[in-house]
Amino acid sequence: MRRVHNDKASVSPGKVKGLYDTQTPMCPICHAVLRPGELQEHMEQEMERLMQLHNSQGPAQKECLAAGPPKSLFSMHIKREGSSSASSPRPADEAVHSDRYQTFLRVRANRQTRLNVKELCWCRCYAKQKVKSVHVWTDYGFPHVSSCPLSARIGKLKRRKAEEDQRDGVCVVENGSMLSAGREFEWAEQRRIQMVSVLRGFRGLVSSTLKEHQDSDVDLDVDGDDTLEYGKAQYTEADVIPCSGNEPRDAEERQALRGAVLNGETVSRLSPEQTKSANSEDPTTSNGDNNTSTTSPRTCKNSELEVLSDDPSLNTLEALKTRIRDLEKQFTRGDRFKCLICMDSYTVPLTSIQCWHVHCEECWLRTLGAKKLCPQCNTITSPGDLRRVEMSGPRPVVLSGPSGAGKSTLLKRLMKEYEGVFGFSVSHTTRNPRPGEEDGKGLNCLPMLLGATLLPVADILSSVSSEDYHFVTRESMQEGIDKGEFIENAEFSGNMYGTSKSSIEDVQAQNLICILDVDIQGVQNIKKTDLNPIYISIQPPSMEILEKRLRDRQTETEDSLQKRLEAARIDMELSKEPGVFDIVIINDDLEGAYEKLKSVLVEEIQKVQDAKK
Ligand SMILES: Nc1ncnc2c1ncn2[C@@H]1O[C@H](COP(=O)(O)OP(=O)(O)OP(=O)(O)O)[C@@H](O)[C@H]1O
Ligand SMILES: Nc1nc2c(ncn2[C@@H]2O[C@H](COP(=O)(O)O)[C@@H](O)[C@H]2O)c(=O)[nH]1
Repeated sequence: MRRVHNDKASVSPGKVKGLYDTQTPMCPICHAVLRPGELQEHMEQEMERLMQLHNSQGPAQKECLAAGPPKSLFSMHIKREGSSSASSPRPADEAVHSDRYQTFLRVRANRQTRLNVKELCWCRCYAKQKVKSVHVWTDYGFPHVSSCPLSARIGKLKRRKAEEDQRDGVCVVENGSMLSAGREFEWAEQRRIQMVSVLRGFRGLVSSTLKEHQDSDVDLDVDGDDTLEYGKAQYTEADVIPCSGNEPRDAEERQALRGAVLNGETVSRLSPEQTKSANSEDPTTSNGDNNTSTTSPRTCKNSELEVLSDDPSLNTLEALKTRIRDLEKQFTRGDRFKCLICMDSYTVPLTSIQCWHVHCEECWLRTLGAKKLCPQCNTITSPGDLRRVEMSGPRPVVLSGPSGAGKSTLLKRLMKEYEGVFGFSVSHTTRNPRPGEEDGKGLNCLPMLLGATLLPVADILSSVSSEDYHFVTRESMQEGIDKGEFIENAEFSGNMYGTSKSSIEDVQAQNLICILDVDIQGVQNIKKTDLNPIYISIQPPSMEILEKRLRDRQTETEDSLQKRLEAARIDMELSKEPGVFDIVIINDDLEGAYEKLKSVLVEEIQKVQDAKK
């Protein structure tokens, strides 16, 4: 054994990197630089030394070693190096094995360099505490690892047998070169084990999906089939928004904005569109690109998701549940979270099962179009890792159908029966107000009206029209559209109509079911957004009955009536297309139509009512 470098204490990470750079085969245990033919023999000696140490260890450590040497990078290496323990490799084999070993070293060194990490928790978040000495861990694993809820999933080591012996503690080979820490725990109804191996010379933790004992029943799920734990993948490469590469960029402003948000300020000087596109080309970290951040570097330990994990007994699921409850409370209070990437409110928040950071759908998909990394922590992320986050607020409802089909008639009944459950998204229109219609007054004002008057409810209901709008001029409406303030807009019967983002947010901030009354163009446009509503079409029994109802309502001129009937024909055709609506209700008998409408909404109604308890 020729030890060129054996002064372990003096091996700095920089030096180790230097050694890798030269591609010299090196023992990962003692860092001796070896000639290719020496590897097998050297490794056997290391093994022997390990076993000797085992005999001089206490019972806990012995148990760890009893099932044979852990199959760490180290043991994998041994397996590769020697085809048989009895005979030495032939010279030709030696060259091959040496090549493989060098490849292994290169890959490992590259990985380490890529991650730019000295202390890397196996959950891939940066351990907060700098590791001074490996000996401080002999008590119970690593402080960060044991308290980090994210670490619960990353190892992906699943035990099949519940009766598998508990190895709740640390297996340490002092004096020797390798430490491993194992802790078994229950998570998501699965028994799991955390394992971390430490190779001296790295002065830190090496993230390793460590396959445990050779003959144990442990499955190593390296391919990351997360279906069992997190359900089927919801996104694929096809969903990724390709990076256009020529959008305006302003890294400094972006960084400053992110910094502001991270520090609790929510002011955005860019429009959502600007920020979305500005961020899309550079999905580097919001926690700073490690070196460039003006804010203190964020780790997953001090990110929002981690705050809950002070109590190590909280498992990941509980921590996440608590987090969601907190978010819901804040959501109900009205102070909604902003997506760190676009600085806009979340509509469809997605989380990655790799790092659990949450961004809106578009931001994730844009980011992954540029780099397959989480924009917040740089964890490698593929579209298949993304999952929708149910904020468990009620889903909005889009009510559509020809003018005169009976949408507002049904809505009024619904809001009367379920007071405080629904909120109407007040649209903008350029049409003139009808008699009795007031500007900006929607049905969501009903509770205020009830509180402020002694009139019977029925009288108030008849005085409140669900069709009240923000009545605006074409110019101001167009200006709002140009600024990106509308989620959808359409031209109907010679007038502009549109749903502003804030009209939906106002209702959702109160945790009410947001109702949107839009024409078929509105439906088509909303389908392009990430609002994810329930789509309901109210249809008249026939064109003749529709015409009669519209005439009887006495709100239209002959000209506008004809326009509406023309639009109704198109609407009735399109509503028959499969997949456009979740349900089509024929409003023949009002009672029957109302019961159907209620039955579709019962789940969402329940959500709101439960939240009020
Ligand atoms: N099932 C029904 N049977 C008879 N008349 C009905 C029925 N449903 C609604 N109506 C009447 O039809 C007319 C149109 O209804 P409503 O105003 O609710 O339609 P709408 O779909 O909201 O129209 P718009 O889109 O133009 O606002 C009203 O006068 C209403 O009283
Ligand atoms: N696309 C949108 N359509 C809307 C919106 N608000 C109402 N409407 C639809 O317009 C017609 C006519 O309404 P009316 O009040 O003039 O009778 C009707 O079909 C509504 O559903 C909107 O914001 N966007």
